[in-house]
Amino acid sequence: MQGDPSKEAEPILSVHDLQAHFRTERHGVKRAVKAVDGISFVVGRGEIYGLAGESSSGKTTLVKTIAGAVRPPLEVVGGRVDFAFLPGYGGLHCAPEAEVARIRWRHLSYIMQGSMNVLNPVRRLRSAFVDFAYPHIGESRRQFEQEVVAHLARLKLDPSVLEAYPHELSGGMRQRATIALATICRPDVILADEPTTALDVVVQKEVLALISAIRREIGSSVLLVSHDLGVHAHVTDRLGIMYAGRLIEEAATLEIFRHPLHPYARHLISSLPRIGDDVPRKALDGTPPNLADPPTGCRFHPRCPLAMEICRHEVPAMRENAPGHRVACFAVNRSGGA
Ligand SMILES: Nc1ncnc2c1ncn2[C@@H]1O[C@H](COP(=O)(O)OP(=O)(O)OP(=O)(O)O)[C@@H](O)[C@H]1O
Repeated sequence: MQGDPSKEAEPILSVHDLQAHFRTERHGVKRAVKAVDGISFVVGRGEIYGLAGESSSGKTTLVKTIAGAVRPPLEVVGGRVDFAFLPGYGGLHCAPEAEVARIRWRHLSYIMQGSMNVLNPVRRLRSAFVDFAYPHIGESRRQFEQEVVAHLARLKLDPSVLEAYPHELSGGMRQRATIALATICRPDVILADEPTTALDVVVQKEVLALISAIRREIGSSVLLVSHDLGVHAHVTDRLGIMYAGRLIEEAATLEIFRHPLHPYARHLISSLPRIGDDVPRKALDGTPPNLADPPTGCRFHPRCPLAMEICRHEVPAMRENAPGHRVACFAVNRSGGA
């Protein structure tokens, strides 16, 4: 590895106290959906960091904000996002357009939910590669074409896919093509939002193996969003669990599977099906909160078996309970995580 070792140890992405709300108005009544509310974490170089949490916990909004895809009614109301390759702006949403164009695909790529969102349905795949990647590669068109074909082969795609329209490919092939597009410029960071959700189990495994291989080969860091803990168990190094717009626990993925601390994380892990174990799983009481009017204090307190008086009034901070294991829970942090 080349370069300044202190720089290599710096995180590639740091998110600090990020708050992104949807501000809406209906019949003259204004409301703010607090989809991302005070989230802080870092992603190291070459690391695959997972984000888990149930539907509507704010995962997609967090990734969109990090990607700079902030359009009304979404607004960043506080905090910052720092990339090692984009110092000083506090996030892509604050950077000038020229900087954003310089960074997209080359330093940062974003695999959105549903591969059709990136691929233009009325243009052949070749156009997508030329439009997105060619300006960054800085080679002759012929060399560029050769590089694209070699990269497709790495992802087990035949060069003929370049002549195809997106709807002519299977879901798995489309997702591979999207990953090829997102990785051809060897970006420092890949944001992947539910990259396997619409795929069958076999293709899902292939796509996850691909993401691991890409990380190994080109050294990219990956922020991978999935509601499916099985996906995280397969590929992520560290895992952050979100609940109602906040990060409530973070640790090495294996550590969370073995020793979940937050009552919500414990519930998620204990609900996972295990072969041969037919003990009925207990559902969590209550429903996820309305993020336009979330509970005061800890947002999980109305459903929490350990809730205490303080949980109703004060927001628990993320604290390191054991080395590398952070959790936001008064009950757990007071008892030392037992
Ligand atoms: N355009 C919008 N206007 C208002 N509220 C929105 C909008 N988009 C999302 N939300 C709300 O923001 C909250 C977080 O949604 P988000 O899609 O980020 O969650 P998620 O964890 O990614 O869920 P899923 O896994 O279902 O995509 C939800 O309460 C959702 O209803």
